[in-house]
Amino acid sequence: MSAALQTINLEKRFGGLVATNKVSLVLEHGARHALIGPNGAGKTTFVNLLTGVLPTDGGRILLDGEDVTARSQIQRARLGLGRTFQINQLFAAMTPVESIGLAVSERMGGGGDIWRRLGSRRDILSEIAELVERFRLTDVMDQPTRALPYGKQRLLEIALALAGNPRVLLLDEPAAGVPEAERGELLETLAELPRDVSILLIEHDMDLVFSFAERITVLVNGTHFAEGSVAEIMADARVQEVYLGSDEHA
Ligand SMILES: Nc1ncnc2c1ncn2[C@@H]1O[C@H](COP(=O)(O)OP(=O)(O)OP(=O)(O)O)[C@@H](O)[C@H]1O
Repeated sequence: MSAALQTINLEKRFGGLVATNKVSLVLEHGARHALIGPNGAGKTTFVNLLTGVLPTDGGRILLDGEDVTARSQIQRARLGLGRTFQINQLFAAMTPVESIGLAVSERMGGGGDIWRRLGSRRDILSEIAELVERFRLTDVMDQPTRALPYGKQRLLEIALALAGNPRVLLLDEPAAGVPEAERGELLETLAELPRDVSILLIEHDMDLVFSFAERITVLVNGTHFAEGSVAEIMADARVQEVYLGSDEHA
């Protein structure tokens, strides 16, 4: 069986700087896989290559065995590659129910016809209700997003990504900026994400990485530096030297 997502010798250069240096990575089906590395290691660039925000300079990207290297962002999303986005202005004035309703409707090709569809489709309504509950948004579901605690906004971002029914989900720093008091809820929610979604987590917060991930890949200077189980990576002296042992947990 093909991997859920695979890169083969992926490359990206910015002028003379090699930001992604022939990176090969396999994301297995149902994976809980984290990508870590010090500042400037190339994590964001790698995600941008995966999602099609940036064109590659070499190598290939396979989604469930299908070569998507030349596909657009939208095509990759349609083929099942989901990602989290920062909440933008469009969603700031909307409530979680409205945003999730829009995302579910978009996936079903509803577009602007959303509310008529919703009113007549019990299955859509129950999907929205399930997402609201799963992402612990029930108590704030009718408030404008901009008024929500930051942790709830981050939960909403993940709910919106999941509403697209992805096969692979890229979680880009879901805990960034979330206050300590709201982190527990975020961790619990992430732990309960459905197993039929394969997940690659890019994260600076080591507590989250170690609690969520079952496999970890370490990038250093754009290069695939180490990979293994959480225990293997924690015990890897080379990793500790370049990364975990330093003061910089980023
Ligand atoms: N658009 C760009 N133009 C030129 N250089 C870039 C560009 N984007 C990233 N870089 C460089 O590529 C390298 C990798 O950057 P990238 O942002 O991917 O790393 P990162 O691991 O995500 O870092 P951080 O943890 O700080 O977010 C860095 O040296 C960065 O300065």
